Amino acid sequence: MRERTQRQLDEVLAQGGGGGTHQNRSERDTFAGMYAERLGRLWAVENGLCFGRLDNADQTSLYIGRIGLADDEQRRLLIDWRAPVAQPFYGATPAASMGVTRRRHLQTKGRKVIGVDDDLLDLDNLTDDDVATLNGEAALLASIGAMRTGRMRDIVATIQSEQDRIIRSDLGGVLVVQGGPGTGKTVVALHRAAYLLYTHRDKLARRGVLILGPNLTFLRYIEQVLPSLGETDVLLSTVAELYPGVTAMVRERPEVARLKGDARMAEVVARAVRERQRVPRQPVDIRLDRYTLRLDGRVLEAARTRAIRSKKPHNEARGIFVRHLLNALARQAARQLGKGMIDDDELADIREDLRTERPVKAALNRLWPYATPQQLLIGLFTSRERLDYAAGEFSEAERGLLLREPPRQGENWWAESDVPLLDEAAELLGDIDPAVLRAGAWVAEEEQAARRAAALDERQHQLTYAKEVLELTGLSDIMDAEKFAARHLGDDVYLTTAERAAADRTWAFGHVIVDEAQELSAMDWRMVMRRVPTRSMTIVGDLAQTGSSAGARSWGRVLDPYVAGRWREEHLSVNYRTPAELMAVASDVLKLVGPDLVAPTSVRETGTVPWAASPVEALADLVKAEVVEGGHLVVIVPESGVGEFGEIVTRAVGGAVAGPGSAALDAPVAVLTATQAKGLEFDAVIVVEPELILRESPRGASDLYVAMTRATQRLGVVHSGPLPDALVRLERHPIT
Ligand SMILES: Nc1ncnc2c1ncn2[C@@H]1O[C@H](COP(=O)(O)OP(=O)(O)OP(=O)(O)O)[C@@H](O)[C@H]1O
Repeated sequence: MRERTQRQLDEVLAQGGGGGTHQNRSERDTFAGMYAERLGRLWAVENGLCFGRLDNADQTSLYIGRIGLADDEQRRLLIDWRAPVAQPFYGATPAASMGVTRRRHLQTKGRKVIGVDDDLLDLDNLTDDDVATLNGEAALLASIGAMRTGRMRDIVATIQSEQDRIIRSDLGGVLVVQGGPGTGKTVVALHRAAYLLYTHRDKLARRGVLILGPNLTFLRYIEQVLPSLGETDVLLSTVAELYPGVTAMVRERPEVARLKGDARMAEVVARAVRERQRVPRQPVDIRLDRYTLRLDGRVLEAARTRAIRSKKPHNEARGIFVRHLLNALARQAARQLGKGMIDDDELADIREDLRTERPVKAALNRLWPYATPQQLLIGLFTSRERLDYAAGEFSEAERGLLLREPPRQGENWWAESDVPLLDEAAELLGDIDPAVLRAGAWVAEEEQAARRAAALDERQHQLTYAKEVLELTGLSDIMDAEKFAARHLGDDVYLTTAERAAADRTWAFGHVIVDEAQELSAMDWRMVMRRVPTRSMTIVGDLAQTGSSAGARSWGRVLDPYVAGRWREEHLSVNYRTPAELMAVASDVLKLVGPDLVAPTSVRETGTVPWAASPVEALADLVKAEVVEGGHLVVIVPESGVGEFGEIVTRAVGGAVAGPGSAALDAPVAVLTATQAKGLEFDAVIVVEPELILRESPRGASDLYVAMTRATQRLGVVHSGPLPDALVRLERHPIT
């Protein structure tokens, strides 16, 4: 297949450089891009291409792999893991064998089989031990016991049946996956994205799938998994990045973040918009060369009411407001010019003349100004009067928390909690056409509308054409018409679905997956829900790990406002990451989060016991000792200790990295806070001053629980301050 695709690519490329018509050229580029994409996909599956075999009761066998392959006679050689016939590989058990007598896991290195592991599912030939097992236990344990690379890997070869049920769950509706640390929520969510795109390609490829994660380090940690699953129609993003054109960088106090994430902020933003639509009661005089026109309170109020009743967003309702006032002004002008009865055409002429008069434009701009979301929020948060008007329901102290200094030249002013507010504002304000902004004149509104309609027509035309080409060439299974058309329209620039979606605030995704979903605030959820009008979503998280002060305490509270009673919940209960010895200590910490919470069951023991050491002066030596043991190490520190401990560690070990980012993932040692380490995992973890982590934030217990559950092999605690009661089980480290 690689050779064939390469040949096709070569042939297309050989058709020459800049010759031919524009249409020919862009078609050639489109095909070249498509073949290159397919070729890339074929090369990406090299490792572990085939990882399983199913022997069926009817004596047939199927090989399961990363992609499907057929020979020239269309005989199936390899079944894609996502195909329905591959499902028994993950779902069959001795009790429900699905017609399978044996499931074989193949471990390979390059093209060579280096290990085989069988599950016998034929009840008549089984021992008791066989019946109780995990799916491919040996392969699973080999996989989860392996050293970590700092990047997440795919698990197609060892997906467990409780995970498989979630991955293959129906596309429609909201699915919540609640599970403790290390239960595979993130990997399951990623495999679900790949599965859904494979199974519902027709519905999803055009709209794409959005995966939201907690922070950029986390996204880099998982980004390699998706290409290996063969998926390019997926946009990975954080909430902070979801509003195009804004990068939220400002760190703010938890109490401010909590307030801005509060559902009441929706009304505050709505009132801030209404504040811009207030009109004066006193008459407004407009002095022109020959006469003065007057807009009295009644006319202004009538124009405002009409604009608001239209239910259009602020910037779009402006047209109605303006038209009403211009009509009133035109009639007045006619009177002043001594014209008695005039017909509609004459009135229109006067109106158009007035529209271009500078004093008229200035007055209309003052009365109903265009506003961008940025202007609206800066205006709101920097003015006590505006806050009093818009956030009247808030207490004095709360309004005080929202008040800020205006941005200085070039300053990045936005915090993560502003992003959903910008989105909310954008929704209520609507678009200002960029051309209108550029021209600085509002006369062009009708013209703009005409231009938009023409662009839409052109798009439709291209789409029909694209469909025909794809059908004729038999390529409609690997490329969808919308994409093909986009390549055409964009001339030389080809944007993937994900890229187009990223640039468009109003993009509606086919499916949205939210990871670490417990961290999202009520305002975040409003923004996310706007991105998926069909409410086809997968929400994964662990309420016990909620670190954000605006985050979730119950899934019902989060979802009922949107899909009351119409969401389903699945649980994951087996921890594939943290060994039992470490989980025993972590579950004591979990009791601090909630006395009734139950930690997931670890799938393996390693025999290494977690330890405690003091004083913190020993940190450098302990880090060095851990580095000798090998693997990736992370030192998890309190927020207030980032500088101090970061320096100690980076000085002790060459190549150590303090702070988040992809460098932290690749370094042998990284220093992170619990928030930054959320969702990640490392071979070894050292937690510094746990008591401080506990006390530092209102959700300190959750943060410590997160810190204690990041290690796949070894865990230690270093402290000078008191050791929290929950950690008394720890053994003292021999060097202290
Ligand atoms: N079926 C499996 N086969 C092999 N490895 C698995 C399997 N399921 C999970 N794992 C591994 O277990 C580890 C934990 O998975 P993951 O990070 O998805 O858990 P999580 O539930 O998202 O954890 P957290 O809540 O702590 O972020 C990963 O290394 C993952 O590859």
